[in-house]
Formats: sequence, structure tokens, C-alpha cells
Amino acid sequence: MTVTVQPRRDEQSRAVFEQSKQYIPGGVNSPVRAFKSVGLTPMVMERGEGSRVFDIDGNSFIDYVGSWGPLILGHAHPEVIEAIQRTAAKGTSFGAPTELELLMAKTVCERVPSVDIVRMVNSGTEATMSAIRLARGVTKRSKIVKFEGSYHGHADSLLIKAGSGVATLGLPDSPGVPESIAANTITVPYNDMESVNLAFEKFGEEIACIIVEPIAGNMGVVPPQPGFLEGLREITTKYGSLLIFDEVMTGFRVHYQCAQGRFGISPDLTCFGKVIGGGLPVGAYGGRRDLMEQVAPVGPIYQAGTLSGNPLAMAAGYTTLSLLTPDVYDQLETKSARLQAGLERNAKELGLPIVINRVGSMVCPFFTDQPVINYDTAKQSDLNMFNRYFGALLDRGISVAPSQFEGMFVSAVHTDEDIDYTIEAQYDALKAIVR
Ligand SMILES: Cc1ncc(COP(=O)(O)O)c(C=O)c1O
Ligand SMILES: N[C@H](C=O)CCC(=O)O
Repeated sequence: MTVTVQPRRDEQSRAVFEQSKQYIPGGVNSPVRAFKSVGLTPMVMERGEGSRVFDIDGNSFIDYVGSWGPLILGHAHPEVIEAIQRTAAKGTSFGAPTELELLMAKTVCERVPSVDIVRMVNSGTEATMSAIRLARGVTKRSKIVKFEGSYHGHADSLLIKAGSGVATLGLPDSPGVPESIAANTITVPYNDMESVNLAFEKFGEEIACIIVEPIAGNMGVVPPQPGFLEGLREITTKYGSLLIFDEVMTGFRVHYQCAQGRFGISPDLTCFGKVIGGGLPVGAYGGRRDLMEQVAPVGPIYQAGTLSGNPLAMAAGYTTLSLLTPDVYDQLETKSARLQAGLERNAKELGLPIVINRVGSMVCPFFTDQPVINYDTAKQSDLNMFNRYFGALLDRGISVAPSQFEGMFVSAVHTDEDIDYTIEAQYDALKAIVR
């Protein structure tokens, strides 16, 4: 297989992006899209098909961004598109119950044993924000525990020592989050039970919940160490706090029953997003019936949404989940393991210090020779090297997220040829940037 090296043309993208900056802050509707940390102009996309994206300059890329996780079936999957079209023809929103919502909720509840009942919202941010409100409402406590370098969306309580775009832009905290709110968020290092135990020894009776990404995906990819999730389950139970799994990224991505099925841990509440929307804007939170029935209109804890349970989003999400059989996860595992092995072989052959973390179809190379187990160790990665690597991959037709603190998402439609080409292109890119 020959690797094609062709410096990316970006004249058209540059022109559109410059104009967009006049009308949209930074030219983007989410900061990570601006390519700021890698110092390049983002591709302005024209279309996607299967494992590929095509920009308005005529470049095409094998895509591992997958819209930052949702597109586990690749771009413009014919059955998902057909479901959206069929549904749209009957009306795009009613603000009233539909059967599609029921199908979707039943599917989530049947697949995820800890979820008895689930409420749809419109984004991952809404899901985590609402789950936190519920945890505070039922426990009548104010403090929450989150992990450094984890990202749970941009609600005030959660935008403290956050990962993803916040980490990429090097922002410790966001102005605009009142100190009184930040004071209720306790942050501790990921995979560090000792720090969690200390936090509970000090504040245990005031802690409403721990919110955790069961596989951290917003500081690169960082798996939970053996015993970590079990430890969180134990300590929250001991202190009467709730355990919230933020599965916005991992939900239906790493296992038929989400990360909690993969690791065999049962949280009290779970947040979903990304994959369950099949590429349309969706989030959800669900869990134990006694807790979820504290949400209005059954209970007093308020949460609402004009477009929640939107029919197009339900159609895209339900079709996506229907296509995600256990076999698909086996195939994703095999494919992603092959990608990981290839990337590790490249690093070894070139004598480069690179660690590849992977869980299922979430894969992340770090430019370090030390194990990456939390945000501090993720930050040890050579970010200059990452930036050069990112550009060199684009010039070889491979698109990954423009940040060290995001993983690659392998989809069900990446072919063996795509994976082989990616491994060879990565070798060529690494050789070019270390020369
Ligand atoms: C783990 C996690 N939680 C929450 C969110 C927030 O989701 P959204 O961007 O849909 O608001 C994200 C991604 O952005 C995420 O990765
Ligand atoms: N890492 C984020 C979500 O998982 C990226 C999405 C965004 O901030 O736009």
C-alpha cells in the first residue's frame, strides 16, 4: 500500500473560516473545532460517507473524529438517513409524546441493566447537569466530586479542572462560573482512590455524588485501573452519595451494555449522549426508578425541554442502536486492536517513546514513555510533537481530533484497508516529523 503525501489544500476553507469569524465567535460553534492549539485552519466540511469526510477544498480523509464520537456507524449511514427522512416527512417536532420516544427509552433500559427508566434531553451537557441536580435534590447535599481532566459538558458545576477543549486551550477554569458554585465541586486525580477516600473522610456527609467517565475520554483515552470503579461504587454506597457514570462518550461505544456492562459495575445514574443520537443532538439520563421518579412531573425536581425526545433524533438514535448488535462490538474490538498493534509496532520500529491507550474503539497515542493513568501523566505527552504529527497525518489523508486530549474513534465502517493505510500513513508521518 502506498502512502500518498499531499499537503492539504485549504484556500476555500480558509476563506469561509475567515468570514465565519465575523459572525460566529472564533468562527466555530464549539471551541475544539477551531484547530487553535495545532495552529492550522480547520477543514470546512462538505460531506461525509462511510469512513471518509470530504472538505470544500476537494480533500478527503479517513475520519477518526466521527463528529467527536457519535458516528459509530460512520457518516451518512443509509439506514439512519432513511429513518430520518421517513420520520421528517411526518413532521419534525410535536412537543408531545411519540411512540418513537418509547421505543428509544425501552431499548436503552433493556440494554443497560442499571437503567430502569430514562429521560431524553438534547445534549450530553443537559444530561450531566440534570443528573447532578437530581443527585443534589434527592440527597439534599451540595458538594460533588469530579476528576481532573474529565469533561462532563459545560454546566457551571462541572467546568472545573475540565478536560477536552478546556484542557486543549490550557484553561484551568472558566471565568463566569461563580466561586460559590465552584466551591461545591471537589476535584481529585483520576484512578486515585486514596484521594477519593480523603475527600470523603473530610466532606463525606456533604457529598451528593461522584460523577465519573468510566473510561476517561477527554484527557486522551485513560482506562480505569483495576479496582477504581469498584472503589467508587463502594465509597458512594458507604456515605449515601450517588454514583453517576457519565457515559456520554462511552455509552454504546465500548460495549453492547456500555462501559458499565464491560466492567460489571452498576451506577445509580447514567448519562448518555453522542451514539444514542446517531449524529443528531441527543442526551439522556436514567437509572434507578426510585431516583428518576423524583424528576417532574412525578417528583419535584424540575427539568424540561421544548425539543427533548425530538422525533428525528429518536429515529436516528433508535436505528443506530438497532444496528449495534453484540457482533458489531466484537468486530470493533478486533479492528481497533489491530490499529493499536500497528501503531505500537511503528513506534517500536522508529524507536519513539509513544504509549497507545485503548479501550474498545477508543484509541489514543500519547508522546511519552510513561504510562498514562490520569490528567497529570496525560499532560506529560509532548504536545509539540502531537501538533506536528496532527498536520503530517492530515497531509496523508488521515483526520484525527486536533488535540492530544481526545481519542480516535474507530467506526463499524472502517475497513481493513482503512486500518492498514492508517498504520502505514502514521509510520510515514512519524518518520517525517522526527527527521
Ligand atoms: C464524557 C462527556 N460528557 C459530557 C459531554 C457533553 O456533551 P455535549 O457536547 O453533547 O454537550 C461530553 C462531550 O462533549 C463528553 O465527552
Ligand atoms: N471532547 C468533547 C466531547 O467529548 C468534544 C466535543 C466538543 O467540545 O465540541
